[in-house]
Amino acid sequence: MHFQPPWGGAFRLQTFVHRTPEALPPGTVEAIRKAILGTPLLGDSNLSGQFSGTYGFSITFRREALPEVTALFPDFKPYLDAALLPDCDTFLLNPLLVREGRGVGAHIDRSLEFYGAGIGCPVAVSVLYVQVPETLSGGELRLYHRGNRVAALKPVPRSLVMFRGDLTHEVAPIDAGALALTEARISLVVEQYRVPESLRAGIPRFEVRTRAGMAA
Ligand SMILES: O=C(O)CCC(=O)C(=O)O
Ligand SMILES: [Fe+2]
Repeated sequence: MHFQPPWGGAFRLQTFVHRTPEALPPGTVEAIRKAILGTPLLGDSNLSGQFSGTYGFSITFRREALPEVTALFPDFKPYLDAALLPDCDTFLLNPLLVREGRGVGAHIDRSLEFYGAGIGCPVAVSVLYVQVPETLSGGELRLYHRGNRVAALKPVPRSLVMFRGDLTHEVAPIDAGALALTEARISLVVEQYRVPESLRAGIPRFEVRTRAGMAA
């Protein structure tokens, strides 16, 4: 499956978000879930303060390093094949695990600013919902444009959401239904960037980062 975002290269259309239900087969998503829960890279989130109390790790990679990513996580390949936009050259992949009592505060994804100011926000952000407990209450993804809420999406297992990278967004706190880490709301997020040549030097080809530091 190749997904073209409906807003194309320039942000002409007022389309903020696109959702594909059942984007990947159940077995594929189950394999992704097991890979995330099984990796020793999983730990307290290394992302910004809004992510405190959540779990994950991140992989920064340039498109040329995609084989390294899929060598480390072969189960992620069908997702990356489906989600990566042909126009983008640099990506930040992060599993996100959120448990009861937690959410993610309002933010714009700018994770590549870690490597240098001026890189700014991604073109688009893709989110695959890998695990959503049936009893989950809360945890919706809310998107804002210029202070106005433009979408509030309940996480649906196996759905793929793609939204414009300049949108502020938050994950509403989970009120009930994800006590253990193995029962968490799990999403696999890819920030997709087009980085100008002049800013590329500081960005690694491939780098795994955890809260503890650089892992590869
Ligand atoms: O899981 C979601 O719905 C969105 C996660 C998110 O905003 C992020 O990882 O930056
Ligand atoms: Fe985000």
